Amino acid sequence: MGLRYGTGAEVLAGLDFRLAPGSFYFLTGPSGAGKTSLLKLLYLAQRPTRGRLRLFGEDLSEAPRSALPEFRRRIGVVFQDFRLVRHLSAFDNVALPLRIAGQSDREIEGPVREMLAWVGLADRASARPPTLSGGEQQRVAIARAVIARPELLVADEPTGNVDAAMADRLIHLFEALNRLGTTVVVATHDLSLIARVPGARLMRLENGQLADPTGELRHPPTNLAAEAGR
Ligand SMILES: Nc1ncnc2c1ncn2[C@@H]1O[C@H](COP(=O)(O)OP(=O)(O)OP(=O)(O)O)[C@@H](O)[C@H]1O
Repeated sequence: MGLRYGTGAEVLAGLDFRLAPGSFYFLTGPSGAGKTSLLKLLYLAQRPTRGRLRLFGEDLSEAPRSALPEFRRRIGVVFQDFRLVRHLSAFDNVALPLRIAGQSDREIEGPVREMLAWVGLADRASARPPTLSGGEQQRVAIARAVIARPELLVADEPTGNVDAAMADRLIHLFEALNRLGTTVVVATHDLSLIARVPGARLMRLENGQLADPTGELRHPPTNLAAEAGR
């Protein structure tokens, strides 16, 4: 599978991998290696320009555009730039996926309050994104991505704007979701984050290719503490 933007060179080339359902992956690699681009393929914002992408058992490489929203609803995304809805409160941003799923205000209230409390924003529920700090916006974005228990969670540097203690809490949230069956893919440069999830698998991108000379990444190493300590 490959991806190019416009007429440029391929930014991702020769990708051939399979995510094991229910697994927890970290995606690492130097800046510009193509991590965000790979995540965009996974959350269906880009189609591969070469090869095939199967998700949820369907070949989505050539699926009509109109078919994609239904699949996107099964994916939680934490964007690098958060993409919160500016005119909605933190509460309403987090509630959005539940509203889209058809839940009533009464059903939504408790879970959204609980989620905001978990990410340390109980007292910021009515604040709008432009009045929140970068770290607070990032936590709203994470709460929104996980609240509806998606089948796939894709997160781009989700702890880039928070301190170590909060990063710990957030990674616990991802692990809890993963235990409920969600496949998790987290792109990060933060090796200490990687070391906190001993059962996670590692994918490393270098120059647009998964660094996979031996095929190891299709069956990635599970001992990340050792990887992170290198
Ligand atoms: N929309 C775009 N149009 C053209 N080129 C792009 C576009 N998005 C990314 N690229 C290029 O693709 C390559 C990979 O970028 P990408 O953002 O996927 O890397 P990354 O590994 O996520 O980097 P970082 O860690 O800095 O976020 C880069 O050379 C970048 O300039």
